[in-house]
Amino acid sequence: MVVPSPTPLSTEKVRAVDLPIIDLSAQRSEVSKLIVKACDKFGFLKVINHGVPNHIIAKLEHEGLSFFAKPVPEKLRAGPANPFGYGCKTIGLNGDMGELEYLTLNTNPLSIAERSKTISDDPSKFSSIVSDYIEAVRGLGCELLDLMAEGLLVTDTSVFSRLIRDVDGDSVLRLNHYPPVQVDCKDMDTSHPHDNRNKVGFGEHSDPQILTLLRSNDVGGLQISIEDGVWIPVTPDPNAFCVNVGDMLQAMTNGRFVSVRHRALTNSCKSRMSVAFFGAPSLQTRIIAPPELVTPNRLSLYRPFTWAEYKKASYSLRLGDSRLELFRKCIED
Ligand SMILES: C=C1C[C@]23C[C@@]1(O)CC[C@H]2[C@@]12CC[C@H](O)[C@@](C)(C(=O)O1)[C@H]2[C@@H]3C(=O)O
Ligand SMILES: O=C(O)CCC(=O)C(=O)O
Ligand SMILES: [Fe+2]
Repeated sequence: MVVPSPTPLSTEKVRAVDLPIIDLSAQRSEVSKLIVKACDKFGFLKVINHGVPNHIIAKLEHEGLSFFAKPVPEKLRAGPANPFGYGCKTIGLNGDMGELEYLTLNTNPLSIAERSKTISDDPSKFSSIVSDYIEAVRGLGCELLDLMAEGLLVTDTSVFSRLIRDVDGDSVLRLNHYPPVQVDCKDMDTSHPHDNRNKVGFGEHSDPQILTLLRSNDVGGLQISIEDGVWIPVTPDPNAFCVNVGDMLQAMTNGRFVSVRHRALTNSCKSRMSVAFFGAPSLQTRIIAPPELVTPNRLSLYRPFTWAEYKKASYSLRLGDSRLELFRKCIED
């Protein structure tokens, strides 16, 4: 069944909240405490002075914009997204739709080299720009995961980062392009002070992986939800990376960090492009919380499972489904 892209409900609340912005050049022990605090409270943070070189970001953005500016038949050569490649409006394999087009890439170098042939007229240049970006952002992701482990007082401080550093890792890079969408006046609720005059570009979901690092141009659209029906807009900041906890990190922290639900709205006059790196482990990795995070006061919440099992479950479900619930232990266990 194909579900039309929804317009945000007028009953939804939008709340302005100062989301944490963490300066990674500050003192390490302070930074790790702030990161843990942000993950405890929001499952989301922004980082600045992150060390990913601007030229690496700029080159990838240029490639992304050039690709999305191509005529449709050329873009379709890089599709369909099953799940990797170019996709337009359909999200996943189970009927979800959104007001966007995207390019999803597996981060394996061979896979990138192969895909690049259908994406760019200069595949080796495209491939090298994408690989440089992935290496830099993966490095930032590992650093953040080490800081989380330190802040959580886990003895093995590489317990999370080693999962996304693994050469056989299953990380994904995704470029999302949200063209401007004019909203019909009849859809608007002008009586509401925070009426969302925008359409849903990418519907509400949590990210299945360990950690997501996302950047966008200076057009807003990303919103997070830490309370049902209340949306917190994330102010765009091209100098920052938005970082969110994924389902696997929720499981590995035994539910202490929550994989935050989020969505992206379109803008009625400006086009938005976001680039997301989803750090994931290798398929056979078993997802188990380190011993420090399982205590008599916080019993083990999830049964052991592999990333392959979780990924299979994710792809069989709808975008907005709460998949991690399927892996919760029964009370009697
Ligand atoms: C509907 C779906 C799209 C998605 C796979 C899924 O079945 C459920 C999770 C979705 C998601 C969200 C985060 C990332 O954008 C993504 C690439 C991922 O790994 O999980 C997408 C999947 C997708 O678009 O293929
Ligand atoms: O474009 C955005 O800001 C969010 C995209 C997103 O959530 C995703 O690609 O999973
Ligand atoms: Fe997401």
